[in-house]
This record gives sequence, C-alpha cells and structure tokens, in this order.
Amino acid sequence: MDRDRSELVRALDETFDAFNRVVAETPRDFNLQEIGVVRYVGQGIALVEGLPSVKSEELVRFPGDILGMVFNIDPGEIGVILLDESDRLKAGFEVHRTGRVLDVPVGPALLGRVVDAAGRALDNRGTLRLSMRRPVEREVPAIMDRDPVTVPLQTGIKVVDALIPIGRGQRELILGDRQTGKTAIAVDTIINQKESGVICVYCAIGKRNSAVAKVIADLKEHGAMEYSIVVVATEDDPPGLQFTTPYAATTMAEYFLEGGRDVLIVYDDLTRHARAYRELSLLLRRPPGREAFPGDIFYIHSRLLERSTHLRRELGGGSLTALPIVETEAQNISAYIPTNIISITDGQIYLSPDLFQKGILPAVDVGKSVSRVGGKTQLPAYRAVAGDLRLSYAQFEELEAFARFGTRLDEETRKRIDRGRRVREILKQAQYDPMAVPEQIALFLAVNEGLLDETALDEIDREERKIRRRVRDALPELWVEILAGRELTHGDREVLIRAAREALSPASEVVQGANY
Ligand SMILES: Nc1ncnc2c1ncn2[C@@H]1O[C@H](COP(=O)(O)OP(=O)(O)OP(=O)(O)O)[C@@H](O)[C@H]1O
Repeated sequence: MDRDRSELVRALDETFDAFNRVVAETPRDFNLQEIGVVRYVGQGIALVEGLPSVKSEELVRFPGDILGMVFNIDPGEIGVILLDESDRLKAGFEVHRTGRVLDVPVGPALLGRVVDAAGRALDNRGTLRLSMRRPVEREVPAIMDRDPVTVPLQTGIKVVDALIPIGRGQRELILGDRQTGKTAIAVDTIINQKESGVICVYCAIGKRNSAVAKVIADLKEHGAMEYSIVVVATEDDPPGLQFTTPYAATTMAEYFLEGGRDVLIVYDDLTRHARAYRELSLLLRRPPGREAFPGDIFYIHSRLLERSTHLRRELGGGSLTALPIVETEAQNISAYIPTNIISITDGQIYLSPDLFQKGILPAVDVGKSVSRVGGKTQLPAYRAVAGDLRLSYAQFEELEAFARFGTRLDEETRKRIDRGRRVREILKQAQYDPMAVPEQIALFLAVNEGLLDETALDEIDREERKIRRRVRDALPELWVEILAGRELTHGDREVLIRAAREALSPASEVVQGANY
C-alpha cells in the first residue's frame, strides 16, 4: 500500500517537473503567436477577429508588412487603424501581433532630415541609421519636474516679441482663417533660431504636398534646415498616420529636451489632426459628440501639448516650446476645436483676414491675442521699451475706430492717432526678415521719442532699415550686452536714440549711400 503511494507521489512529481520544464521553455510571449483574421477593410481602418490577448495601442502586422495600431477592443472584434495604404489589404488576410507599441528612431542624425511618423526618410538622402527608438506615446513630465518659464523665445517678429512675447517651454497657439499667414509666423520663428541654439521640429499634419514642399524649401533657403527636423503626414497619407504624426514628432523633439537642449515644435495644424481622428473614430463606430468629434478629442490634444515644458535644472533644464496651429472657419474662434485648444495653451496669436486684406502683415489682431506667461520672460532691456506698448496700441485702435465716424478731434487725440499709425507701420514686417532684439529696441525707442512723427507712412519702411543698419554697425558692444540680458541704463537709451537720430538725418544718407 505504502509502495503504491510513494510511486504515485513520484509519478506526480515527475509530471509536475515536466510541466514546469514546458512552461519555462515556452517563449513568454507565446500569445504573440496568436493569428487573427481581417473581417473588413475600410478607408484607413480594418476590423479584425481572433486576437484574444492583444492590447490597446499594440502594433499589429498584416501581410506585405502593413502596420496597424489597435484602437478599439470589443468582444469578438478589434478595430485597427492602418498606418500604411490599405489598397492591398483584403478581408480574409492574416493578422499577427507584434507585442510592441509604435515607436520612432530618435537621435541627432534626424537633424536636417525630412521623415514620416515611423521615422522613414522622405528626402532622398538615404535611410536613417539610428539605433535608439522611443515610443510615440509617452507620459508627460510630472508637475514637480517642471520649472517656471523664464527665458524668452525670440521669434524675430516685432509684433509678437513686443506684444505677445513667448517663453521657452510655453505653448502658444497660432490661429486664424485659411491663408492668413499662420505658417509664415511659425517658419519665421524657426528661421530666427539660427543663432539661438534652439532645435526646431516642424510637424506637418494633413497639409498639401505643395505646402509642405514650400516650407522645406524656405527652411533650406534660409539655412534653417541644419538645426531642424521636418516630420510629415500629408493629406494623401492614411488618417492613422496623420493621427500619430504629432506624437512621433514630439518624441523626436523630447530626445533633445532630455539632453538639456531648448527645442521648438510647430504642429501645422491640429484642426486637420482632429479631423483625421474624427474620421477614424466614426469609421470604428465610436460614439460621436459635438460636431461629430468623439468625446476624447480634448484629451488627445491635451496629452500632446502637456508634453511641452521647461524641465527643472536637475533634469537638464531643457525646454520644449510648442506652437500649435489651428485653422478657424469664418473667423469663428469659439468653434469646438479652437476653444478646446485655446483652453489647453498658454495664449494665442490670432491672425485676422481683415488685417491681411488691408496689407497689415503679419495680420496679428492684437486685441484678440494674448500670451499668459511670456510677458515675464522678456529681456529687461526689451521690457523697458515695449512695456506699455500693448496698452497704448489698444487705446490707439479704439481712438482710430472712433475717429472714423468723422468726429472732430482735439490736438492731443490727433497726435496720439498719428503716433499709433506710425507704431502700426513699425509693427509691419515682411516674411523671412526676422529682426534682432537690439534692432527692435532701437525702433521702438525712435517711434516713442517721436523721431518718425514727420515721416510719411509709406516711407517708414525705408527709415526703419536705416535705423537697423546703424544699430547693427555702430553699436556692437551694446548689441551683445542687450542680448546677454543687461538692463538698459539711461545712458544706453540715449546712445540708441542718438544712433537712430543720426541714421535718419539727411547727412547720414550721404554717408550710408557711399558705404552701401
Ligand atoms: N508678413 C508677411 N508678409 C508678406 N506676405 C506674407 C506674410 N505673411 C504671410 N504672407 C503670405 O501670405 C500667404 C499665406 O501665408 P501662409 O501660407 O503662411 O498662411 P496660412 O494661414 O498658413 O495658410 P493655410 O491656411 O494654407 O495653412 C503666403 O503667400 C505668404 O507668403
């Protein structure tokens, strides 16, 4: 009896050992060998059956190396968004799990390159050889890891730097109707970073091929490509790729942020991003909400923009500044997507089609634009000059509107309107002509001192160039000190005003004419 029992125990032990051996030798991710079947293929999506252990946001592979990302997990059916063209995909095809989430290559080799959301080169300069990969969706830095925004990000655009200043680590929305100069503001800001050491990422989402090609050509022409990465999903790309592109671009930017660098990222534009997400959600039958957008549309943008920050010094002190772009329809800034993004960002630059038509370029509507954190970051010398410009400019706009009714104006009011018109003229700026801070300071000082009061409005541009040239050539030391953040002394102001006055005097024209 005892013998029978011990044999039974030994047999059981052996069976148990054998079982353990099988478990130990089986690959851990044996579930990855699950094979699913495509049931339906739609515009940019596929419905799949038979991957019981698949996880949300996991990458799945279809025949022909087509990749998809798991989006919906319903009992008996999985909704997948496709990251490649779906023409070759048919119902009945097999689907395999990959066990990983979407990731992108990161590293300095991306600088100067044009890539897509999967890190594939689009610029005929050969494949990218990057060994490091990071997931596209990442957690945002914790509150305790962030420092206040203290350093300015100079755009080189007078109206922005003076009235709506942006700080490094801030999120400033650029919004306006179509063709109002939104991309131009972003591209000029990138061009202005040539000497600032800020790395730039331009992320095109759902734009026309020709528009993206123009941005790339502009960046190349102005020597900005060397410190920039262009990440592209055009309107011809599947909506899944358009949706993932801004997250991928942010991951590429974060590599430099974590290395302690200052980075600028432009999302051009988030309206098209929202539309791509709506398309995917409707196709996958997620319940539609306001304007047919799914309920989590706010979350997809907030989790993107929350990744912009100024990291605390112990973490390298880098910063990621975001300039998301949003297109409005018929100047309606209270539509669903614009209001959502306005509430996530730290301010907005609103571009008005009316100003654009009047030729006031950049067409920034100062009254509807705001920067909630950038004001504190302005360089001291700049703040001393541009400090009350915003208020006086707003007062001028009101007075001017009032004067249009043919009201008789007293001398004081007439002067203020005349001065305001000159300030507006000074704030106009051509594209691709970013201006250094000392030049901007000298111009604002000149107009505040009334040096341009006698100049006809259509000659201000010419006079402005003279002042800029003078400051650049004659005051190299003060130039460097202003950029280093020194406050303007009374003496410095006098020096700048004298330089402007000399530049404008007829005598200087003869000298300058001889020199240039
Ligand atoms: N400061 C400027 N001076 C002169 N022209 C400008 C200026 N800013 C923009 N433009 C011109 O205005 C046009 C529209 O500019 P841009 O493409 O930047 O607008 P957008 O709002 O981004 O357009 P879209 O709606 O197509 O995205 C372009 O032809 C551009 O060259």
